Parts: sequence; C-alpha cells; structure tokens
Amino acid sequence: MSTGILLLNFGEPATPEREAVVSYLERIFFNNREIEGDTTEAEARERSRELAERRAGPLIEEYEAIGGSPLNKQARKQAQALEDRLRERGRDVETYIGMQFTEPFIDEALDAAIADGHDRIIGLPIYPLCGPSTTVDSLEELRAAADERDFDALQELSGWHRHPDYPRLRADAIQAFAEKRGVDLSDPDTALVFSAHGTPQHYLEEGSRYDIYVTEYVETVAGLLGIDEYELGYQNHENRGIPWTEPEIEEVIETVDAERVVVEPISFMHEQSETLSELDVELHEEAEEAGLEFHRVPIPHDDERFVGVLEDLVEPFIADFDPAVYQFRQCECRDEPGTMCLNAPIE
Ligand SMILES: C=CC1=C(C)c2cc3[nH]c(cc4nc(cc5[nH]c(cc1n2)c(C)c5CCC(=O)O)C(CCC(=O)O)=C4C)c(C)c3C=C
Ligand SMILES: [Fe+2]
Repeated sequence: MSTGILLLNFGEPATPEREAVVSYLERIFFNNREIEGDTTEAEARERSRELAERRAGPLIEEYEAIGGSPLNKQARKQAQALEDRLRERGRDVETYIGMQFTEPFIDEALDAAIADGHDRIIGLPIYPLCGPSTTVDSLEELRAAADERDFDALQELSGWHRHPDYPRLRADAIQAFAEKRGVDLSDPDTALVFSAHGTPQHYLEEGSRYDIYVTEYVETVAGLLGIDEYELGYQNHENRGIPWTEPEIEEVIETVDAERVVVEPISFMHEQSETLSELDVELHEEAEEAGLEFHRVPIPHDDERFVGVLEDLVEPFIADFDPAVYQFRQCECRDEPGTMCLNAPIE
C-alpha cells in the first residue's frame, strides 16, 4: 500500500507583489468571517476585500524588509526530510505540501497525491497547538476536497504539542541559543518570554482549547529548562476591532521586570514574517525603547529530531498498528470521528 502524506500549512506569498498579498489576505479574512457574526457570503467577501486592501501595504513592507518569506523553502525541506527518512525505512510514501492560503493549495496537493496513485492519504497540519483557524480549518478543507473526489482513504491528524520529543527539542534550542549569546537563563535579570500567535476571543468562547494548549505547552518547556518564572504574550492580528487573546506581547515587553528578554516564538515550525519582522524588528525596537536587551530564539526548523516527531506522528497509520499505542486519541477540537491527536485531555 502506498501513502501520500500531506503536510498542511498556512503559507506565505512567495513574492511580495500586491496582487498576491491582497488575494492571500482576502482568503484569510474570508475563512475567519464568523468572528464578526452572521453575514451573507457577498457581504463577507466585500468585507474581506476591504480588510485585505487595508492590511496589504504594511504586510508587503514586512516581506520586503525580510527579503521574502523563507516559509515555503523551509516547509519543503521538512517534507523532503520526512519522505527520505520514511523511505530509508522501506516505507512506500511520498510527501506533499498543501497550503491554506497560497499555492500549492490543499486541494491541489490532494490532486497531486491521488494522481501519483497513492491509495491512502494522511493529512498532518504543521501546527503543534491545535486551533480552529489553522489545524481544524485545514483538515476540514482536506476532508471536503477528498469527499468531492470520492476519496475515502483519508486519515486526519491534528494537534501534537504533547509529543514528548517536541517540547524537549524546543527547550534545547532555547538553551543552546542562550549559551551562544552568553545569556544566563537562571539570572533573575533575564526574562524568558514565550510569544504565541494570538486568536480572537470569539474562538475561545466557541470552545477552542488553543489557550489551554498554549499554557500547558509553555509550562512544559519552562519545566524542562528548570525555570519557574516566565512570561507569556500573544502576537495578535487586530484588524477588525474585536477582542483577541491577552496579554499582548507588546504589553509584556513594556512591563517586564528584567534587564534582558529571551523571546521564544512557540506557534511556528519555520521562520516567517511573524518572527523575522514582527519580533526581530518591531518587538526588538519596543524592547530597546523599554531599556531591554533583546534576544529572539531562532526556530529549529531543520532540527533532525523534528523529522523524528513527524515520523512518529504518521507511523502507526503507515505501519497499520493501533495508534493508541502511540497515545493517539480522538481529537476534541475537530470532533469528526476518526480525527486523531495527541493533545486531547486524558480522562
Ligand atoms: C505563515 C503565516 C501565519 C501563520 C503560520 C499563522 C498561524 C496562526 N494564525 C492563527 C490565527 C489567525 N491568524 C489570522 C490572521 C493572519 N495570520 C497571518 C499569518 C499567519 N498566521 C496573517 C498574514 C493574517 C492576516 C491578518 C494580519 O496579518 O494582520 C486570523 C484571522 C484574523 C481576522 O480574520 O481578522 C486568525 C484567527 C493562529 C492561531 C495561528 C497558529 C499558529
Ligand atoms: Fe495567523
């Protein structure tokens, strides 16, 4: 049996041209239209266009400043590394990348996998912390595309921040970076600040467990580092005047009682505008204005152990053993029977 593994990702435009960036943003805003309440599809499309036109200029400036997003390149390398590793083990697999908001889109990746003759497909979102606008939406899109094509041998996987190697590899990356910079993480004048991508309160009120996962995950990483006191802030995208997660990362930086901050971005598995621009440029400036030395931990996107995490996630479904052996259980965020995750609470 051959398996196509679709790594589901957010995507960022390959080049910062206005048309591409506006279309990208329009798709994001349209997908999240429910956060402003009920509207008709036509109204939501018009509103998405308006928001996209307004946000495009600043976002293009960010992409230009960082010389284009490295997301696609890093995501492709991860997919290739996973395919190579599994093939070395004799598995008949191919990996594909399906993006929510840029090409190759999720349905295009599915078409490619079906055309390559795979008789089983696994959808794995590259988001450790399961949320409605990312993990759940990307899986729903994949399921809808598979249904349209009458393809039913689809296995959906969701959140995986509880994989034991994952927090360990991130904690090691923080430690190694601090040592390289000559920063003592146990010094009371050093503040470890976790920065999570924010989410609108609406999603939490609707039952998303994203904030619970974030809190649990940062506690784990801090524990692995032997640090009792740390900070957590959210990188919010407030374009619509609605409440998002708190505290905002900017507020954390303004109020932190330390001489230096070590900022760890926890929501991503690659570098992108949120790390290279929002943190390295904007937050860095704010930290310096507040009199703080600023250090941002690079994303360990090419850590070999990350490939191992991905391998473990797909292995039960390729090797046909009971996924419960690897602690997989029914996902609660996407409660469609058969969607498996490592994050659901254990009764
Ligand atoms: C590669 C880029 C991005 C990743 C990865 C990403 C992850 C991520 N996003 C959310 C929740 C939301 N993000 C929203 C908007 C938004 N996100 C990105 C980029 C990435 N997000 C962009 C470019 C935008 C557009 C808005 C902007 O730039 O200001 C939204 C929708 C907001 C709305 O409709 O008003 C949500 C919700 C999470 C939880 C997450 C986790 C990894
Ligand atoms: Fe986002």
